[in-house]
Amino acid sequence: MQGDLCKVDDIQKVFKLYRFEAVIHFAGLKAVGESVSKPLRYYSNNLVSTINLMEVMSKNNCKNLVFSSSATVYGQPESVPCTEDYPLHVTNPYGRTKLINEDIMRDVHHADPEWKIVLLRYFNPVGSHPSGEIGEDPMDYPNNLMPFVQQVAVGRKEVLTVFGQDYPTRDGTGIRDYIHVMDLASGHTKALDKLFTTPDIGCAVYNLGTGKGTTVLEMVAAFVKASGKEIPLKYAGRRPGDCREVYAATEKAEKELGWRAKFGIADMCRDQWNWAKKNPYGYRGHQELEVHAQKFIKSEPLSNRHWAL
Ligand SMILES: NC(=O)c1ccc[n+]([C@@H]2O[C@H](COP(=O)([O-])OP(=O)(O)OC[C@H]3O[C@@H](n4cnc5c(N)ncnc54)[C@H](O)[C@@H]3O)[C@@H](O)[C@H]2O)c1
Ligand SMILES: O=c1ccn([C@@H]2O[C@H](COP(=O)(O)OP(=O)(O)O[C@H]3O[C@H](CO)[C@@H](O)[C@H](O)[C@H]3O)[C@@H](O)[C@H]2O)c(=O)[nH]1
Repeated sequence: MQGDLCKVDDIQKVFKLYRFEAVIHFAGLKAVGESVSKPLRYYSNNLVSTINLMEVMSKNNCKNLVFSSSATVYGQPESVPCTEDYPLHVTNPYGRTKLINEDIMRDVHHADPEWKIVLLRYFNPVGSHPSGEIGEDPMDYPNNLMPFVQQVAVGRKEVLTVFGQDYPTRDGTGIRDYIHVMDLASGHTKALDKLFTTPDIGCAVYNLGTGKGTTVLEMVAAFVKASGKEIPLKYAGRRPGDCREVYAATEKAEKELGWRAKFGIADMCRDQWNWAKKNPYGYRGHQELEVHAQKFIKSEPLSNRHWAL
C-alpha cells in the first residue's frame, strides 16, 4: 500500500487492515546536500513521519520497531573503528533528523518500557541484488559515490569528480565502510529475530558495516576491475561536511545479533555492475527518462536543471 507517513490517516488505514508484530521504518529523505538547503523539509518529513508512525503503532499495541539510522550520527569520530557508544555528533540537518529520531525512540522506550526498539546505524550501502533485477535508481542527480560511478560506466555521465585528494589517508581520498545491500538486508532479519527473542532489549543500537575502510580510489579501482569500463576522474576540493574516515566496529552486532557481513567490495562491484549493465537507465528505461527530463527542463528554473542534462 502506498501512503505518506506524515498523514496519520494513511498509517491508520494500513493498521486497520493488518495486525503487525513489528515495523521496520526505512522511510525518509536522505540527501545530505539538499537537507542543508531545505532543512525544514527534512525536519518536517523525517520527524513528523516517525512521530505519527510511533503514535499509530502504540495505539495498535505494536511496540516492536527497527529503525534505519546512519553512521552519520558519529560525525568525524576521534578514532576508528566507531563503536556504538561513541559520542554522537552531526554536521547537517539530515544527520540531525537521524539523531533526533534516535533520541525520540530512546525517550519513548524510557517512558513506556513495553517498546522494544533496534536502531541500525548503516554505514555505506552499495551493490545490488545478485540477480541484477533490483538495484539503486536515483530519481535525480546522484549524490553518492557508487551510483555516480555506475552512471559514468554506462555512459550517462562523462567523468567522476573525486572530492578531496589531500585527506591524511593512504591515497589522499576519504575512507568509508561500504557494505553490500544483501548483507544490510540480512542485518535487518537478524535485528527482528533479536527483538522477538529478547524481552529486555530496550532501545538497542547496532552498527551495520563490514569493519573495513576503503578509499574512494580503491572503490573506483574495484569497479573498473568488475566492469572492465574506464572511469575518467577529475579532482575537486573537499565536499563540505565530508569527514575523513569512518568505519564500523562490528563486534557488538557479531556477538549480540549473530550477524556479520559476508561480502567484500569485489562482490559489491560485481553485483552493482550486473544491475547497471542490465538496466543502464534504471527502472524507467531510456525513453521514459528522456520524457521526464524534458518536462523537468520546461518546468524548473535554470539552477535546478543540471541533473537532467
Ligand atoms: N542509502 C544510504 O546510504 C543510507 C545510509 C544510512 C541510512 N540510510 C537510511 O535508510 C533508509 C532507506 O534508505 P534508501 O537508501 O533506501 O533511501 P530511498 O530514498 O531509496 O528510500 C526512502 C524511501 O522513503 C520514502 N519516504 C520518504 N518520506 C516518506 C513519507 N513521509 N512517507 C512515506 N514514505 C516516505 C521515499 O519515497 C523512498 O521511497 C532511509 O531512512 C535512509 O536515511 C540510508
Ligand atoms: O561524486 C562523488 C561522490 C562521493 N565522493 C566521495 O565518496 C565518499 C563517499 O561519499 P557518499 O557515497 O556520498 O557517502 P557519504 O558521504 O559517506 O554518506 C553516505 O553514508 C552515510 C553513512 O555513512 C549516510 O548517512 C548518508 O546518507 C550517505 O549519503 C566520500 O569521501 C565522498 O567525498 C566523491 O569523491 N565523488
